[in-house]
Amino acid sequence: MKSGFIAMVGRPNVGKSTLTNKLVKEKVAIVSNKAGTTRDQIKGIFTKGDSQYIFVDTPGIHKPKHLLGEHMTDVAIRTLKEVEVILFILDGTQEISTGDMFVMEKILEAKGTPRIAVINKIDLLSDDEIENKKKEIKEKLGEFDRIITLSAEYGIGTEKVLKVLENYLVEGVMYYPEDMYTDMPIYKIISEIVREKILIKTKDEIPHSVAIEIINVTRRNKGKDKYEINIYVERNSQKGIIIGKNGKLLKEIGTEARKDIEELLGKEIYLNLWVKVKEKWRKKKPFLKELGYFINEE
Ligand SMILES: Nc1nc2c(ncn2[C@@H]2O[C@H](COP(=O)(O)OP(=O)(O)OP(=O)(O)O)[C@@H](O)[C@H]2O)c(=O)[nH]1
Repeated sequence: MKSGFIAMVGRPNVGKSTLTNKLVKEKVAIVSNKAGTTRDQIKGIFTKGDSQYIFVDTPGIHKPKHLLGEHMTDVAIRTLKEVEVILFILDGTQEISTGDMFVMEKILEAKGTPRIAVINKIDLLSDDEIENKKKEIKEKLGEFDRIITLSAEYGIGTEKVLKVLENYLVEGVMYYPEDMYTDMPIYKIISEIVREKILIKTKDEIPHSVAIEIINVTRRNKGKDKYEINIYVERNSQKGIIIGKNGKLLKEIGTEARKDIEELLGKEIYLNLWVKVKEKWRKKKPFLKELGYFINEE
């Protein structure tokens, strides 16, 4: 029996969550085209035969601008020290930036942890561009145990990753039951589903200003369970945007989220969404704690 923890790190929006979902073959992490989608450490678990891979999807590492950002970067950095191997994921369509170098600095702080560079989004690159990217990695970031090229979105080259990673698994226990694919509690998955629908349907500053809280669940022996969920935003104008004209957007968000939640739970539910304004919530530690951020803090 072999198992191992694998950190998925990289700048925001490079495709860490997409790759985690592809490797686990289940939707573990929500995905959107907005940077900063993942806020917490999420574990995606994949067990095949006697090998168990535990992918630790982290929030994108970046220089923090607010308390929530600080929490996100801290979570990612702590992860690097606790794993068997680090996958540093890069968006192959972007030039290597100071942001990537900042990530590399953090990887080097986790001395001794093997590291693999992953060039993602090769569906958008020519062969020459891929070769140049490999050179650029060596020049700007330094040496890796190896460089892997793939497209997480289209599943090109993703099976090869499992083969490579098998070499880093260690003999011993299985940490999770075979059929478990995430360690996220069900209420968190439900909140994340609602947040994903909002991220997909809004733009500009809204995505970063949204927090979700399940305020009540009414279980019924007969009839459907009822979920009441608050959507917090930072300003009145944002509330208006999420609700939309005559409540249209909120209704769409609700319908799409409800369908996904019903699929997850295997039963029909009622879903009530409320939009509330909580000024500057990202800077308020007690409120962040209420939402479950910083709970692992010592
Ligand atoms: N063309 C292409 N797009 C991709 C690929 N992988 C991911 N994407 C897109 O890139 C965007 C970001 O993907 P995510 O998986 O959310 O990125 P992330 O690194 O987890 O982002 P954060 O949560 O912000 O840290 C999404 O719009 C994906 O659909 C790929 O292989 N090819």
